[in-house]
Amino acid sequence: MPFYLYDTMQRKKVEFVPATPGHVGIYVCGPTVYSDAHLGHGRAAVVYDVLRRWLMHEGYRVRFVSNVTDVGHLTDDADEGEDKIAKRAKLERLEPMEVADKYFWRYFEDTDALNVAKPSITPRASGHIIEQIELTKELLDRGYAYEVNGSVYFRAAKWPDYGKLSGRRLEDQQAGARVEVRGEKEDPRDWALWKRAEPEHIMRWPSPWGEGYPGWHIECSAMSLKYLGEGFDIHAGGIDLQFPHHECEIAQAEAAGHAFARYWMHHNHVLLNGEKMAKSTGNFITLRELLERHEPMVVRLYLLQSHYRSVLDLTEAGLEAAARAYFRLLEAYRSLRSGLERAREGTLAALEEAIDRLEAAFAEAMNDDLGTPEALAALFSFLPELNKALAAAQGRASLERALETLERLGEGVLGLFPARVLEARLEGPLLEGLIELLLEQREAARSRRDFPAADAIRARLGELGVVVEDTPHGAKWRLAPR
Ligand SMILES: Nc1ncnc2c1ncn2[C@@H]1O[C@H](COP(=O)(O)OP(=O)(O)OP(=O)(O)O)[C@@H](O)[C@H]1O
Ligand SMILES: [Zn+2]
Repeated sequence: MPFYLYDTMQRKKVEFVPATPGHVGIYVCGPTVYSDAHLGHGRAAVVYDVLRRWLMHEGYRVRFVSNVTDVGHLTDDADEGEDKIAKRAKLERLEPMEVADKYFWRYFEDTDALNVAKPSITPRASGHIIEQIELTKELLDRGYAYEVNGSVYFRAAKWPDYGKLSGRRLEDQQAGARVEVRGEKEDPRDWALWKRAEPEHIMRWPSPWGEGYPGWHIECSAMSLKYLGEGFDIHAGGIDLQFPHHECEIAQAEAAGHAFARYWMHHNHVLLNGEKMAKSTGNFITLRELLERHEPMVVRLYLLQSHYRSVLDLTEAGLEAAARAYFRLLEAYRSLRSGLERAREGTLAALEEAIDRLEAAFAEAMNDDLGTPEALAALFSFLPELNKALAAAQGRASLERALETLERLGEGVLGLFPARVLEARLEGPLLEGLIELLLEQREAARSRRDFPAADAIRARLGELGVVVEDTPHGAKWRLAPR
């Protein structure tokens, strides 16, 4: 079944056809690691994780590249201001690279909690200075860039296609362009490919133009081309990155003679109190704060219940509804796993039909520009038929097929049932509590002199690997060596 996605460049849904049959290359603009990730970053991570999983489900081999910006992202997008990471480093009294590493690992802890698979490659801007210098040189050679006082700028007016992704024309941008502080650009719309490092600037590298550091946009052109090659398949990121970041990425790659991304995907914003959730404005809630109050899979389900191209206004009521929905799903999955054994052999026609309907509706939804809300709706509509079969304890073969389908779609594609979710609930405190409860029951049996019952409990626990010992202070238990 063909996969359709909304391509920002063509401004419509189009059939996705990979450059190389059977393979897909995806590049996603990742976080600038100077503070903890918020729910907006969580949405980006989960949405493209599901894109990747769906394409894998459809039989593609996917190379998923998502960068981490650890240098060059200035507080002011117009090439002025401090480096976001260096600014934070002063605040936390750390080396800039300590800040970057700290929030790099914390980002992956948070996305791990959301069951987001690690990228195939996670390039860091500071690890690709040479590639960024090379691309800058190519642009200088072709006359698309110029050097002033140790900084190199892209000559925006020379690239006629600038604005083709976002639909903004250069003339419109001129009105909005800021007055240059340093005033060394030929045109205020030009942007930095390389910046001269002032004496106090810590993150600096040697270059043909003196000591400096790369501009923010150039890292993504250089790293996506390096790992995915010319004319790679999908480039993705938040809608805020369309302009100027992605326009600049395209101009830098294409002006240097490299075919760039063939499809552009942009997810819409998570809002808080009606405004974009953003670190720089302080209007955000971190994933860490959110995950203290809500289970990670509830947050994941909540994110997938809205389509990635619509805004998502965070509400507590929405999260609570997602929690109720999630536990309905999880409970169906759990009872299916444990109820299979009890079911009589054979198939159930009604359940088989319900599975066929689920498969068809799920695929149709996902192939229509990653319709996760509809795909989830298909899963939920499947539950009544499943629960009926479980209650009747019939049709084991059909129930096995139901389990395989639920695991493949619910966990494999949507990532909602990682093994640890059930383990966390069924192990640890619950199991220890149950052992204690059994020892109390054994004590009660002994005190009414029902020794066969007491011995039976001890023997059953022994079979399960729990050794019961009677001591002067009562019964104790320990784990038997396996
Ligand atoms: N509120 C949001 N909703 C959805 N995606 C977001 C949101 N904020 C950021 N993103 C996306 O997360 C990725 C990383 O962005 P970045 O690290 O620049 O975060 P940011 O919070 O926008 O930073 P800042 O607030 O300083 O602008 C980008 O793809 C960006 O589009
Ligand atoms: Zn980028």
